[in-house]
Amino acid sequence: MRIDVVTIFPEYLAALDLSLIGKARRDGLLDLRVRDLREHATDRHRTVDDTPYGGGAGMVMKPEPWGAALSAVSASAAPSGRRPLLIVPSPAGAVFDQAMARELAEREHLVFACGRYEGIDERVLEWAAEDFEVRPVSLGDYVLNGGEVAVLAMVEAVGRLVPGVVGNPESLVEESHSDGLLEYPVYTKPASWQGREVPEVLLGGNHGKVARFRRNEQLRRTAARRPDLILALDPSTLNRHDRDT
Ligand SMILES: N#Cc1c(-c2ccc3ccn(Cc4ccncc4)c3c2)n[nH]c1N
Repeated sequence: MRIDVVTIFPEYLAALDLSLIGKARRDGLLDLRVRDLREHATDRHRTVDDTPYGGGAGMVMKPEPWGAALSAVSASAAPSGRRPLLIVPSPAGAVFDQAMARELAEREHLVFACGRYEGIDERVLEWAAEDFEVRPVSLGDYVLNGGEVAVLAMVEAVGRLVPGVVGNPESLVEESHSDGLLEYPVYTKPASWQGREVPEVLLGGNHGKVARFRRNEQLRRTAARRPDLILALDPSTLNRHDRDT
């Protein structure tokens, strides 16, 4: 998978050199390219923003540098196949979730446009639709100062689903949101800590009982913390485990 990120703060994305995503880049599983928008500004001061038409507070990102930056991405993209998917982080976007992460992990080429200030001139998104599939995406219903934090989260959530990035793909199966429920609690040694014991069932080695305990914990936690997920569940999910063991 190729990923391009365009930003005025390239150093913000340095965290993507670390850990699993960093290793995936070094192993050639992820071709991640971070581009500085200011390198595509044409004036001496490398200006990327200006005052908003119609007035109002703050500044808006100018269209010209974005046009030049995205044209450079498009020109270097693989000529064949689907148009790259241009993700534009925005408080006005569709909310990112695990289902979208799974969808994006299937794509060959993702491009992320990190806005700042009050956002990117809207004509950029309209113009980009010629060469990209354009999708405004929100990390959640709260306000950030720019798109970089959202891109860090999305690249990690998507990148870890790319085959080979996570050592043991089994670990992707039973995590939160993989089956619509929150994950079960986890424990490790010592069996007793601060007078608190690991649930006895986990020490016994009966795999069927362990599986039922974990399923019940998933349902209990989800009902307590995210009742909205329970309402959205496929009914078969609620009964699935009872049949399996
Ligand atoms: N994804 C995502 C986001 C953002 C976000 C993303 C890109 C930009 C670019 C500029 N801003 C600042 C701003 C602009 C307009 N209204 C409010 C704040 C951004 C915020 N905020 N909250 C999220 N969940």
